Amino acid sequence: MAGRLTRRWSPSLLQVLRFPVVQLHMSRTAMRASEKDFENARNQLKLLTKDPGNEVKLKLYALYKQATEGPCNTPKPSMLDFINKAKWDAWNALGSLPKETARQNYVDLVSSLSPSSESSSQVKPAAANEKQPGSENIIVTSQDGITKIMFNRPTKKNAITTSMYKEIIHALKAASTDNSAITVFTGNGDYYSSGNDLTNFTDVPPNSIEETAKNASILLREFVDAFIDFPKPLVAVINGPAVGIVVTLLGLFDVVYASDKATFHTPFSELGQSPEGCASYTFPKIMGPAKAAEMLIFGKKLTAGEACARGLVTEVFPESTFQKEVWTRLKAYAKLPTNSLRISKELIRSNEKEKLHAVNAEESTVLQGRWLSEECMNALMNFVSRKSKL
Ligand SMILES: CCCCCC/C=C/C(=O)SCCNC(=O)CCNC(=O)[C@H](O)C(C)(C)COP(=O)(O)OP(=O)(O)OC[C@H]1O[C@@H](n2cnc3c(N)ncnc32)[C@H](O)[C@@H]1OP(=O)(O)O
Repeated sequence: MAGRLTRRWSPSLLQVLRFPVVQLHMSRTAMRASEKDFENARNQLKLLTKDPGNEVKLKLYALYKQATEGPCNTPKPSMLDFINKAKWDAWNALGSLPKETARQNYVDLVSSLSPSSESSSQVKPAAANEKQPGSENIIVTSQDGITKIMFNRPTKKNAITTSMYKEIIHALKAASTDNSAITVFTGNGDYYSSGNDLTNFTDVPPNSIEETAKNASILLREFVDAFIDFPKPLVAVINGPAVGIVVTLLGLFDVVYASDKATFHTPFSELGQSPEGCASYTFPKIMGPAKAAEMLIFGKKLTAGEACARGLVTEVFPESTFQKEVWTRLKAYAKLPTNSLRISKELIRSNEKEKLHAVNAEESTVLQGRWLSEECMNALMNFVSRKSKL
């Protein structure tokens, strides 16, 4: 189901983005709190023997620039200057990501590339930290009692590909048995996630459409089941706009913190689709049927404040202090007795589990039918031919 539209790097780009990324110049002023980690990460990068690929190198470049210089501040290169354009795009995609977060993300990304760095983790390295082929679109780190699962495809607004669904299922299974107390989802760049990668369905030969829809429905069900069954407190740190399945899943999270620049959008009707992630059950419970219908049927986009007023979000923070406040709080929560956290979650959620699994099964079956509908196919084609955007 991988999209035919996926951009492939040309050989000249491969040559120019030579590894390691040593030609970058560091601004001393940016090195404050994470100076040592950042410096270590730069050194680790030089020691890597395996080329991590251009996509990762672009991410490293962008994070480095953001960490040292802040948001992209140079003129957009021309379309023909495609190497500098790719670098500029990667940097620009980070939007207003704070320097401090960029430094941390840089350190996390380098850490995910280097097996030896996992020993710096303060908890038992989870199986999810073992590098999976192609797993750089999901970065899993464990530190301070927190397993962090980060959508890491900022140039595509963190849209979720088929392989990312599988990696997340794997990461959740590993996190359920690692030594961390809580598990946190967040996004890299300006978006939390734009939801399902719409090109997952656009490269399917006509005679495989039904089989593809069936496989996607099975994968969706398994994916959502992994959230329903997750035994530890599950926290969403919503750093920016959230669309589709990453919004519906929030009903299965225990705590949701949002930046005030986040938005929450479930445009299922517009896409010829229908709700998933158990939202057809959790949303009416959380916000009442009338408010849930406005989101799930009519696709009303909510601000973070509105989502908080409706009970979907726990608390909203100003963007300027969001990362600092949220991570400080989560680090404190992660020091609470682990078994107690788990048992309290079990008490809150266990009565619902059977119902949630049934809802998930039903929603996945209904969606399988929707994906085969003309309404849905037209919507997907409109997106890939850029006739439609939210
Ligand atoms: C196993 C299967 C399970 C399926 C479960 C069912 C799930 C359903 C859903 O999640 S429904 C929600 C689907 N998402 C969308 O409809 C969002 C589509 N994207 C957009 O409308 C816009 O891209 C945007 C509003 C999110 C952002 O707009 P803008 O700021 O103008 O950025 P760009 O559009 O230029 O985006 C940059 C870059 O990212 C690509 N991209 C963004 N979102 C997606 C996506 N969901 N799927 C695929 N690609 C996406 C976009 O095409 C651009 O790529 P390019 O630079 O052109 O190569």
